Amino acid sequence: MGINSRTGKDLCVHFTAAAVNMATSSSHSAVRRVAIFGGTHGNELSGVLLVKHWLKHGEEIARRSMEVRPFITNPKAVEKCVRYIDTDLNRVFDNQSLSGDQKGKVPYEIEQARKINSLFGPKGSKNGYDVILDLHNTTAHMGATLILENSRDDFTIQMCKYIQTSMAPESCAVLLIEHPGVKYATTRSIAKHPIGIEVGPQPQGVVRADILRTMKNVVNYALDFMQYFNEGTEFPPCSLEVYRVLEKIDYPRNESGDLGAIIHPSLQDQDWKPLNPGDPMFITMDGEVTCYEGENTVYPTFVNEAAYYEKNQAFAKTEKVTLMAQALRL
Ligand SMILES: CC(=O)N[C@@H](CC(=O)O)C(=O)O
Ligand SMILES: [Zn+2]
Repeated sequence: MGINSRTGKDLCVHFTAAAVNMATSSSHSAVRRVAIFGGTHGNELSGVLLVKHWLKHGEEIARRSMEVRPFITNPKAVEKCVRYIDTDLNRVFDNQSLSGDQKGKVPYEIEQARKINSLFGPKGSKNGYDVILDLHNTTAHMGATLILENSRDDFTIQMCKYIQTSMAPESCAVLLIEHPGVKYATTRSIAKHPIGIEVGPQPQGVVRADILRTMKNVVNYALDFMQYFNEGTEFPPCSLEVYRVLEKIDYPRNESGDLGAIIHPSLQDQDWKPLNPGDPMFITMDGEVTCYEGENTVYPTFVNEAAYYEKNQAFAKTEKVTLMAQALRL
């Protein structure tokens, strides 16, 4: 069964406070320090290879007006080609983990998070890096994706718009993870303007040239944007269509927590495509289908991401939302 009409419409439109007076422009200070993080997850190899390459060939990412620093954030996980050693580095940049009052043996990633926070933060202070681009790969069919944490940050919205426009006709989706129930304390969150760069599909422990090239292009467009901004280029007011996370959906599971069903073939690889009421989501080994019973069309993403089986997430539901940013200049 399943209607599968693939005719989703936008659920609603949110405007940030910045949209109230589009005539004014916001003035920001120059971007001085930018970090490019790779290996936050040691088995996501496009970012690992690019950052290792740029550590030797810094000239490829150098821009006149700012410092650009490539950095491997989880070297032990990179060495073992695993997501993490003790705990997920991209979940432990909360104030409690960073503050250092944890008793007993400290997990490797917590130690590492504190080190990273002192080098590129501290989180929430004015001494933190201006921008951190954190490179990730997904096993899901998401293409190039920018992950945005704050819907009111005009600078980052303008940067996403610039990257999206430059990437065309290749698509570049923007995922907003601001939702209080779903938000997590990312490595990049210690910067004033954090951006995740997520590119897939790429299996864990594998590097694909097409995916690596896409990631490299996104990074270069991000750096170009910051260089133009520092040179005084004015960016006009803009709107940005984003997919805002609503909730995580787990696989059906049996009493012992094992998988009771898997992603249905008609949802597999359909990231960002509308999922309408009645559309299939899961199928059991006996062929029994579970359909989506919500009232509104949603847009699934991270569909069948390998790293999320342990996080009880089969995919994330998102809605389409339009953000607005004021004109931007130095
Ligand atoms: C597949 C993967 O690792 N995704 C990232 C997304 C992000 O950086 O926000 C994570 O779960 O940390
Ligand atoms: Zn990752």
